[in-house]
Amino acid sequence: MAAASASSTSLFISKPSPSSKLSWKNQLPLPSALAAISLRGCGSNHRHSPRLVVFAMDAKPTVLVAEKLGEAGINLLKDFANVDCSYNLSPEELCTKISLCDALIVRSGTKVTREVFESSDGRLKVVGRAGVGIDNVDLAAATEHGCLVVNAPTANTVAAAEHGIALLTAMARNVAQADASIKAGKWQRNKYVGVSLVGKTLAVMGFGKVGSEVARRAKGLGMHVIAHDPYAAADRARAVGVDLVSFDEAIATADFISLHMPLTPATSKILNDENFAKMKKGVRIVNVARGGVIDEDALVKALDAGIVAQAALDVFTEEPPSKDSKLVQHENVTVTPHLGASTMEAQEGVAIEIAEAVVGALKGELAATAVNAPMVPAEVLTELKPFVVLAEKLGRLAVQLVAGGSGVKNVKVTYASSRAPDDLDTRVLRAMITKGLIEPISDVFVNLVNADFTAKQRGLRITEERILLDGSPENPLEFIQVQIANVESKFASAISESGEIKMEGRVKDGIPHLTKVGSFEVDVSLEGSIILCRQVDQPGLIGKVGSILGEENVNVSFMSVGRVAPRKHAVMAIGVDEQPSKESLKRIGEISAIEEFVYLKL
Ligand SMILES: NC(=O)C1=CN([C@@H]2O[C@H](COP(=O)(O)OP(=O)(O)OC[C@H]3O[C@@H](n4cnc5c(N)ncnc54)[C@H](O)[C@@H]3O)[C@@H](O)[C@H]2O)C=CC1
Ligand SMILES: O=C(O)C(=O)COP(=O)(O)O
Repeated sequence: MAAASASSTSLFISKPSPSSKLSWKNQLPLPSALAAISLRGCGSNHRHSPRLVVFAMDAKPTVLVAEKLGEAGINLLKDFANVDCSYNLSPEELCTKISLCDALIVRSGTKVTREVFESSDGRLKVVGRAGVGIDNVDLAAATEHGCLVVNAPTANTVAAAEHGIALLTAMARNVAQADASIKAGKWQRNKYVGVSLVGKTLAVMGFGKVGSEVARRAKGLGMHVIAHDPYAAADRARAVGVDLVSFDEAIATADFISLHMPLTPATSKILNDENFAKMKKGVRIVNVARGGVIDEDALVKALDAGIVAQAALDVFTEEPPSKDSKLVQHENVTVTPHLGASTMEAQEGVAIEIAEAVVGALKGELAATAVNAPMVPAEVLTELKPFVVLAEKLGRLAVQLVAGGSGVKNVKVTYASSRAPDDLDTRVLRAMITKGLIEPISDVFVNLVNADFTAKQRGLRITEERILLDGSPENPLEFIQVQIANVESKFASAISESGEIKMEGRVKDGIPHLTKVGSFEVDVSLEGSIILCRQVDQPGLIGKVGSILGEENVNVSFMSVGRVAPRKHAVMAIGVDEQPSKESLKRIGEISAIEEFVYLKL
């Protein structure tokens, strides 16, 4: 045993099915919860990822498609679900319909507000955003309601980049204005003299998927391209011949600025009075990202003052913008009605991408594009599967040992492994422990998506510690330990020397086992339920307990005694397949050598 390090990560949990038939209503089935753990960049392969749990369904789920979606996507959805295509719903109509839907698919035109999640009354399990930007979905509300949000982040990248370039070139050569003029019967060759792009500096703000494609195309037009993106890797930019620069340098040196960052609190109105004042006089601006990244009133002022010579905008703070919007009507502004993603090819791709993601999430497959859940590769999840079960059961057992009235606030989880911490992703395990801890003491609906929020809301603090063991890293984990601090236990023997309730488990031949209770070593497979007894170690006791259970046909699956020394105190762990009656439990408690006992449901 060499090193231990503490960390805490965010995670999510799910509620188990009450029976083998998992209901669509009121809870996200375990596989759907696991679907929240996703594979970044696995593309369509995620359809073939191993399924974690196969479950039966009573009825087809219902998917509400609230905005126009490509035919191919609709057909994919129809193979699996009842599909309700209802476009142009008012917010009230959406709220009414949503309580009958398991999934909702939108584009940028529908606001998926907190009211939508509240109105769904727990039925809505997945929101699919058929595109990139999820600024129209209240992610916090989705997470709080345990609703997975998935998007389609790749299929419209090229379309958006091409539209950015279309706006850039059209703006530089006054294409839209000249077109309108000629259609109005004029022939104004001198009025519409443009500017050249070659040799000019383009600042790409946001060097992500769209931004980098715009940069590559602009290089092809002979432009000098710089980019600002606080999170982008400089070598990725250099590979396309682009220098990453600071925000101020980008806006101060650019002849053209093209916006490609998401709308977030940090980017909201990032182009404002103060920043327009730093720009080169005569700068030209393209926005195919989100209207909200520009302070539109400030842009009008900058246009009027000649700081900004022209702007080409595909997106607006309010969509559609009002008819008399000064910005839209400005003669130096070219506008399109949020057409960035609107090519035949992109819409076909987006529809398939989102339909696969939504169906996959509803089925319980791994979601490739989960927005509000942790990302864990499928192979990692497959490997961790028995430990996932162990983790949840340890949490369930530990919390049931807490005496009434002691609030559970601090839980420490220890993972002992020969793998380096970087090689062991414990987020799912922590999620499952959290699930186990919260479920038996709560009636709130928790799943992988909202567990973190739920734990936080309940003031439950979970810290993680890794113990690095010597040995072969083939097995991902040796043991998991769950300790609950500052509580009293209804089974005093579960309290370790250091004063916490302690449960430790291992996976043996793929089956989770409880291997330590407090300071007592036991070995019982975690398959039915468990009776823990502390007794004075003596001959014949195991037989006595066994025969009480046998009399009412309760099958003992496992029995193990952990003792400090022969004929001293011992803890007996008995695995039972059926729930013993109260009468049998009472009789066990009455055996004179038994000092305390507890029945724990798994
Ligand atoms: N007009 C349209 O129809 C379409 C618009 N979009 C929008 O384009 C934007 C970019 O999309 P993608 O490239 O696919 O997303 P992406 O996530 O691949 O790229 C966004 C980039 O912005 C960067 N970023 C974040 N905060 C930043 C900041 N403060 N300053 C500079 N960069 C920052 C990120 O690091 C990331 O590299 C999104 O807002 C998206 O909604 C995307 C597709 C179509
Ligand atoms: O994907 C995006 O972020 C877009 O802005 C595209 O929006 P749309 O799906 O065309 O309403």
